Amino acid sequence: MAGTTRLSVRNIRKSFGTHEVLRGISLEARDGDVISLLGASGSGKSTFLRCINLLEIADHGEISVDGELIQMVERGGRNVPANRRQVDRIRSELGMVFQSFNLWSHMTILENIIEGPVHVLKRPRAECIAEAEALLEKVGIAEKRHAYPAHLSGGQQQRAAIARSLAMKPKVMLFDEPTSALDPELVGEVLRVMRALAEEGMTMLVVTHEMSFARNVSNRVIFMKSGEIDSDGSPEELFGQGGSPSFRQFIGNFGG
Ligand SMILES: Nc1ncnc2c1ncn2[C@@H]1O[C@H](COP(=O)(O)OP(=O)(O)OP(=O)(O)O)[C@@H](O)[C@H]1O
Repeated sequence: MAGTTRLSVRNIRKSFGTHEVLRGISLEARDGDVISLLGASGSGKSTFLRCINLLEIADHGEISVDGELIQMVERGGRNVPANRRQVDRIRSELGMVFQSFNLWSHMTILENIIEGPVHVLKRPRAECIAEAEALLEKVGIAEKRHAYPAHLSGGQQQRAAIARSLAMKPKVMLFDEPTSALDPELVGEVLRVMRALAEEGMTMLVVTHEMSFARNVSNRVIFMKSGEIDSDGSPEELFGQGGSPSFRQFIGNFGG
């Protein structure tokens, strides 16, 4: 899909001790791209997402969000972000949705959603509430606005977590196995919300084991193996006859 480059990652490397988990990953996401990241457990998918939004700091490589390069410096032999303010700003431009929802349990759903816009972006509270209510409507849980997370099902909590990320008006949404913690009957409601976002043109990078999402919603599929990109292409290519033998074996395990 032609368009502005929203996310550019060049040659990311990351080790934990002597274990090199990411071995030179590069990726470019253009406006509206929906990229599914697949791979066996331990192949480095979560670490890759965490490096993009700076929850982990890559040892090498470059990351740019919407054309802005994240500045790094070397300190004590380690790569560290040069500018804390830039990190905070870039993080707010990258929405992150985790497997485990990560809502604040002591706040209502509405409070969870307005927290970032009011306290981080310093926007007027009334405006943020109006937007939050529209987002709750969009993800189908408007009636839960005054409930606490513990009173919602897993699927509802994940939809609230998506609304919370969207409230920051991110340029790219990163999803880390958003349906893996859900009972099977709740997976569909979260995938429907993600599909609607994709159809609206949100740029998304999605670590998932949901082959139907990878096949039918994403426009690009990346298969990671041992910290490297093994196969990269459109779902038609990869789920057709393309993709490496490792990819074919991987999807075979999922009945793909
Ligand atoms: N903070 C850490 N310290 C040490 N090792 C880590 C750390 N985080 C991840 N690892 C290791 O890095 C490797 C890749 O982990 P990662 O979670 O990125 O894989 P993944 O592909 O997302 O796997 P899964 O599908 O199981 O979530 C694993 O061997 C893991 O044990």
